[in-house]
Amino acid sequence: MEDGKVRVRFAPSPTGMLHLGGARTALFNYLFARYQGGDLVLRVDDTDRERSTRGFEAAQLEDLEWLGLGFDEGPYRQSERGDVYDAAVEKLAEAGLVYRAEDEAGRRALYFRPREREGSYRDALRGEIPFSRVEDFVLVKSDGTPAYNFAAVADDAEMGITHVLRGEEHLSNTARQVLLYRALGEGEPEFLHLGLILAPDGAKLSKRHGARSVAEHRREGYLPGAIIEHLATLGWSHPAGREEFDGLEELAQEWDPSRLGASPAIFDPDRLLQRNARRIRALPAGDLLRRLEPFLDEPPPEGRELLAVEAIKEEMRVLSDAPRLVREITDPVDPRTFARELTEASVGVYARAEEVLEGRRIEGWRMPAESSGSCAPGRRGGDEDPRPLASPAARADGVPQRAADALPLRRARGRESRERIKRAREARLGHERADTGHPERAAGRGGGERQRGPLRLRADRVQPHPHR
Ligand SMILES: Nc1ncnc2c1ncn2[C@@H]1O[C@H](COP(=O)(O)OP(=O)(O)OP(=O)(O)O)[C@@H](O)[C@H]1O
Repeated sequence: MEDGKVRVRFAPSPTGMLHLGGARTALFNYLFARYQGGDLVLRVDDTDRERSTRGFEAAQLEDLEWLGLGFDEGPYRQSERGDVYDAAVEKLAEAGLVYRAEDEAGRRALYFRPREREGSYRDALRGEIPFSRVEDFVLVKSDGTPAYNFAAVADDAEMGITHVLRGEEHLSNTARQVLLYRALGEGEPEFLHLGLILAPDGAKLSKRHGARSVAEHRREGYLPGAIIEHLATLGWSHPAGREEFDGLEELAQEWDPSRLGASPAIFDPDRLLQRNARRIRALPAGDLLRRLEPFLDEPPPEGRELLAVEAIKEEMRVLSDAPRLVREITDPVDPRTFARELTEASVGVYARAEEVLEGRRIEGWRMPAESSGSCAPGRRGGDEDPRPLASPAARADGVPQRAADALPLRRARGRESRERIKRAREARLGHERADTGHPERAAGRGGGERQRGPLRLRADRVQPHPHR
């Protein structure tokens, strides 16, 4: 232990999965250590023999690692530090401050009798906290395990912890703990009791109350960066109001403990979801594809993986949305879907789609040339001659031959309709020319046309062309 070096610890109990409240405490300890150029120690507070398991411990460590919250020392386990507690009991016994008595269940336990029963301690976020009427309390339980307050103090003192950052539910424990520090002749660390993170219903996020775990978020396809960024904003604020950071590294550069707050913060799952969606959208397609691999039940279309990722990225909020979205763009297109989405204003767009998709195969939808002589590709007119929509001719299976046939719209027939389509197309093409400044591309005559707007996704949804 280096003299004068800041040392903080994160001390979870392995009695359940790591949830976002615990993770936020781990994050702030991590950031505090980074800010001070100090060390973060990980200590597993597993004195509760009945509820602690190695499985929960391993899962919590895995989640911390996934979040990128590395530690400098540990993990230490309280269950393996009996010598430290024995030495502390001895010291208190020499001072005449311990005695054996029956606990509430009638079993023999070791008690601490504090020298003083009132006083105060300083909390860096809350100022001086007075306490009074502290009663004798258990140091070592009847089964030989150290009680929480005693183990925490003996460990923090032995580990040279200089700052204790933890949730404010520990405020009442801290009064007992400072009496122990004083009785042991140890200097007290500086305390920072962080405001709690509450569920939307106002209850403390806690393992006992079934808070959603970090692992569940991971399985659902949240990005660790989104969780870190979100947790950072709960109980801390950036001087310039920033709420988005490139990653833990950038956050650590910007973080400063003077902006920590003592008020509770409500965890809003929707905001986390939005953040996640935004970060997914910002990922380069290759990176996103790699992250999606564990979530996909079948690979995206071969050779078009990145295209597929680009096509679904906008609609993805969590990575586990991917299989459904990939299916949506690769499954055969049901023309009824087109029909449902089309409105009267789409008539011009539809006519344009017909041109673009001509010659390509869409499963479940025959091109007009195959279904009706009236719209043979050979008859395709130029820009000035959009074809009228074909007459409604339902197939035997009830699926209309053309999506437009299912339109709940006035049929686009007759001169008036043709004129309307023509005007709509001209307006759109003119708009496109103005946009691109490239008449050929704008008119859709360029080689591998890439359509914009609503058509783009449709064109992507087409099965790969056999001649490509
Ligand atoms: N909702 C929360 N808000 C802020 N900090 C929290 C929250 N829940 C836990 N912490 C902090 O995280 C650290 C680890 O907590 P711990 O492992 O005891 O989780 P817990 O959910 O409080 O457990 P339990 O449900 O058993 O009470 C402690 O410092 C604790 O103060």
